Amino acid sequence: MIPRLDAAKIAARDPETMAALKLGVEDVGVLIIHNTPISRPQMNGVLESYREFFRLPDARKRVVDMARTGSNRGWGAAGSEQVDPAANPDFKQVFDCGFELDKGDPLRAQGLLVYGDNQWPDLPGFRETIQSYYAQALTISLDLLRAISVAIGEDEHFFDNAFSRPMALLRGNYYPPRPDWASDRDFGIAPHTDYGCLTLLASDGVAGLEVLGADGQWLPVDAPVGEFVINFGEMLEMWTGGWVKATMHRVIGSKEERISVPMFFNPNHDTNVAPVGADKPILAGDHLKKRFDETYLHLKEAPPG
Ligand SMILES: O=C(O)CCC(=O)C(=O)O
Ligand SMILES: [Fe+2]
Repeated sequence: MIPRLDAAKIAARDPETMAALKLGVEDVGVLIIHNTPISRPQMNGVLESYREFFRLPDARKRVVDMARTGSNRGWGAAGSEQVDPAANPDFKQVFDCGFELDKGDPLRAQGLLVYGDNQWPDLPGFRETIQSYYAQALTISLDLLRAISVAIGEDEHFFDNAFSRPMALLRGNYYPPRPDWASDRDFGIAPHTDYGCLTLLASDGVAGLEVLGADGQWLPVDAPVGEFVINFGEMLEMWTGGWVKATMHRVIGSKEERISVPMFFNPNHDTNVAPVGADKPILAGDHLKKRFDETYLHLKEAPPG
């Protein structure tokens, strides 16, 4: 059973809800939250903005193609990402945007790609809608991480310092209807775990997401517009010494097109996400860069020879 939790009750630290949260984090690896500050009409607006973008002719999307930059922000065409080396590149398209450092931020001087410039399409209202959602999704994600911290017996503010300049990435995924040519190695998004701490995932309500259960079975996870699926990422698994497991998930794709909107809640670049007491630090920025380099075709190293 996937716990479905009321965000207002989480915020109030309602004991029953906190127990269900703990179960969702430790045993199930996935949960659903509803009654967040993001209303259903707002979410519909966000979904519609992405829909409009993905409907643009490829020539207009190419203007913001991430493959033209060394970064990972903007449009990712179908086939631009391969999350599972055993599968073919995913047939989804994406649009990614991320955290913008203040003009005077000394981190800027380092030219880190994880804080690269956002690229915005020439589409009235798109940037405003997406950026305002980005800010709200950050707040909801941090609130949830604080509650998780409490639920697993840590201090509420254990993670706070790590999110002052988060490498948080907001993505719109567009899954066209599953193509006729698709084989069993072709996916909307192939099996993978997300790279960061947690993912706040919205969708247009079309089914498609599946999560791998402890029993080895793929379990469909559906949430209507206005509710969010939460799964956990590799950095949280490392940071908690394996207490929280990163959730394996995939989308095979169906006859219906589908849009989903994950907020990948990644910490500051310089965060040490190694377990407490580990002899070597693991920098969040290094882990993220490694995973991007492994999965984005335009960032992959050319094969030797
Ligand atoms: O579309 C979904 O429901 C999942 C998307 C996903 O797993 C991802 O973008 O990492
Ligand atoms: Fe994912």
